[in-house]
Amino acid sequence: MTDYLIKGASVLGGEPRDVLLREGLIADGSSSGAEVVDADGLVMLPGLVDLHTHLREPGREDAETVETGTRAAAMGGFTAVHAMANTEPVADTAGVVEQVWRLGTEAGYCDVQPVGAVTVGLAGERLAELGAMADSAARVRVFSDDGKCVSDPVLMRRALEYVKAFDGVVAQHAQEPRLTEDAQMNEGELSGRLGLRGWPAVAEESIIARDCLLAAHVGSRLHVCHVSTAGSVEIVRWAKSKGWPVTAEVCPHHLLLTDELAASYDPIFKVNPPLRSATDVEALRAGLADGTIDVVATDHAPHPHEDKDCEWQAAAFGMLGLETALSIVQTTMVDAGLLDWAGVAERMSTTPARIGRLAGQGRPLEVGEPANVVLYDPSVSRVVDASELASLSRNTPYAGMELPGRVVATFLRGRPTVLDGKLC
Ligand SMILES: NC(=O)N[C@@H](CC(=O)O)C(=O)O
Ligand SMILES: [Zn+2]
Ligand SMILES: [Zn+2]
Repeated sequence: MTDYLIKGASVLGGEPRDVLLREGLIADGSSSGAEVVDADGLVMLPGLVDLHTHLREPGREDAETVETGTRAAAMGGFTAVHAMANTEPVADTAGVVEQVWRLGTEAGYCDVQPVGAVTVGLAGERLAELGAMADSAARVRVFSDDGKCVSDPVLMRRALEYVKAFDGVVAQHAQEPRLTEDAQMNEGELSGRLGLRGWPAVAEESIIARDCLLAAHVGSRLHVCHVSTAGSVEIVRWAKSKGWPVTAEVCPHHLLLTDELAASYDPIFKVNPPLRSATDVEALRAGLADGTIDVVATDHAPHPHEDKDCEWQAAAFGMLGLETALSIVQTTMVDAGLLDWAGVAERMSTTPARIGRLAGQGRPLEVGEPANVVLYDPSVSRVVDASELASLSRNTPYAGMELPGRVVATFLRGRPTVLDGKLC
């Protein structure tokens, strides 16, 4: 195994220093024989960990596979992703989660940690085999019906009670179904004008409030997926002030884009939860900065062109995220003076690894720790070209946009998955 001497990296944005990667670990001592990587001007962060990725395999290999999705992850600086359970078949048994986990290991671009479904077939009727998935080789700790809400409060309560036994967490897609029937975009003055059915903030906020109360009642961990409204931030802030076991994520697109983009009727901007108002964007940034929102998660949601290149109403919800996440966080948070690089490392690596109970990921950049690192150049910029993405799908909302920053290298346990900005 090749050793790497990373020269002059700004570790977490600090003073430049050399970092030796040897035998899969961050090491000290002699660097003789090591390959030198010039990291002048580059920021070193712990390998990013995504709590919310759709890899689409099994079942929708026309949109993404474990291999293509993890290539995209590596290009984005990720060394671990949580693969959502809304596959076909649904990841609701030990057999399916073990299959996804094995595919991830075989591909070798990053750790793939399967998420288990909360209910059988995501149907919201009875609990899936949570214990069997937890005990499987995939060691599932995060459970989610993402794409659908666990809207039945009795089932949600029982899921929270069940996962407590193995320190699991229920990750909720907070969407009250009756309030969002046929919803197409954020509910507001614009949805009325465009003639698209609205998705009101209260449909998200009412479920989050209910689930925070349930998590407190049961004493079990709740994670709130893709928080998108100012009111949701307020509710999570309130739950945390009570000391309740609640964490939350925000997606890069909700930190940058607003519902105004729906006026184009271009379904590239159609996503669940929808793009919201500028006021919501501001509250999400402030919530991420002050720690109310714990993590950035991509909700990378690949779709083939036939599901996106159609009229708005018929198009699928979702957008790509892995290969642009760090750039969006740089432009919305770091360049805006809201977060430093140590704060980015916490929100995109340390904390998501802790919430997912992933061992060996999100560790401090210290001697003896696994060499999961990303080298990032914040000083360059690029125009996003969808055709150049490693993902199998092309549904990025940033095509043609100039974004700051570029992932120069990603190391997974000391082995480069990306070097010189190219996949290894
Ligand atoms: N976010 C989306 O718009 N779509 C996701 C489902 C989800 O995250 O709810 C998908 O699976 O395509
Ligand atoms: Zn969701
Ligand atoms: Zn999702």
